[in-house]
Amino acid sequence: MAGEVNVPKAELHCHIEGAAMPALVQKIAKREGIDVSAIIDARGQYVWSDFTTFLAAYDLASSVFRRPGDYAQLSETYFRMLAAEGAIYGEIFISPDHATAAGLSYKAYVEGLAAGIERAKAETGIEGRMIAIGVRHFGTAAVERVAREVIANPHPLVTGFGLAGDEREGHPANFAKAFRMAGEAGLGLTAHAGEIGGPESIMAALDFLRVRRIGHGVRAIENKALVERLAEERIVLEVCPGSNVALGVYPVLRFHPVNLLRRAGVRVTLNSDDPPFFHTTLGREYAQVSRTFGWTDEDQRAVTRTAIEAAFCDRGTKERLLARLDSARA
Ligand SMILES: Nc1ncnc2[nH]cnc12
Ligand SMILES: [Zn+2]
Repeated sequence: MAGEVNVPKAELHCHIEGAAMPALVQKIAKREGIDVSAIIDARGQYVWSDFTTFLAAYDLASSVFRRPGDYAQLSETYFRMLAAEGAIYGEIFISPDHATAAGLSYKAYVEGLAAGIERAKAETGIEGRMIAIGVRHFGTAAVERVAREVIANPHPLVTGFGLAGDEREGHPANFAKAFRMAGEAGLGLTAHAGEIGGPESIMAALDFLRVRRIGHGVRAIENKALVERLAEERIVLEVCPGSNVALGVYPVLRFHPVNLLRRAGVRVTLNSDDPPFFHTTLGREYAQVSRTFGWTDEDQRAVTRTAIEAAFCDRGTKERLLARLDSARA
């Protein structure tokens, strides 16, 4: 049956602060004396109404995490939950700007998150990596600052660099230098594009940032030549269908282009983005997409294989993950 726990899964696109359950945010906010009633309602659910208010809610939720132990709890909880849904690998986006704003150093932030990832791995076997993101609407200087910080403080679990935030602000050319520095330092590169912006935003990310992975990228479907380019260049899309529907990019899942992109030969992966904000989980993404488009367990395994092949981790880890994927079929 579609969406079974026993189909091994892998995730490339989840913002760790965006994975915080509202109850955890409320608990830590209380300790810190921060009012989060504007973003969490009486039923304990996040409230927002569009992309702008979603980003503001995500910013406020992120701001409550102030101690390395908070971040360790956050990542451990998330990776344990992923593993319980059958995931064998996960990459989380981490946001050094949000940690700095909350008064934490980059090193303490990363060490906290890494401790949680290691604890979840020891309990469940799940592998985790981190991708440090610059926030597009914080501007060029802020994004370059993140790149420099990551390069100056290497950590074995921080293996990628990315760009998130408001796609309507700042042409990718503004971030070319940050991506060049990160790429030269050996980090894997990915950028959000084609989520809110159209095909031209994806083309600019490919041309100026030299990424081989795109966060979302689904609006490529509006340009046939771009779809062909993505397929030909073997670009991997970190597709987050539930997020796109929640944010109104598509009205319902059956109008989402993930199946058309896949049939056109584009390499797609499935991801949860900011799960509790969008009432989703990685398992739900696999299950709902499979049910809607008739994907078999084999189709789902192929998606997991794509994610592992495109993962920002070393060859040995990939081989072990692929062996786990294959052995789970037996
Ligand atoms: N879906 C999303 N798009 C852009 N930036 C984000 N930051 C957190 N979630 C995001
Ligand atoms: Zn995202």
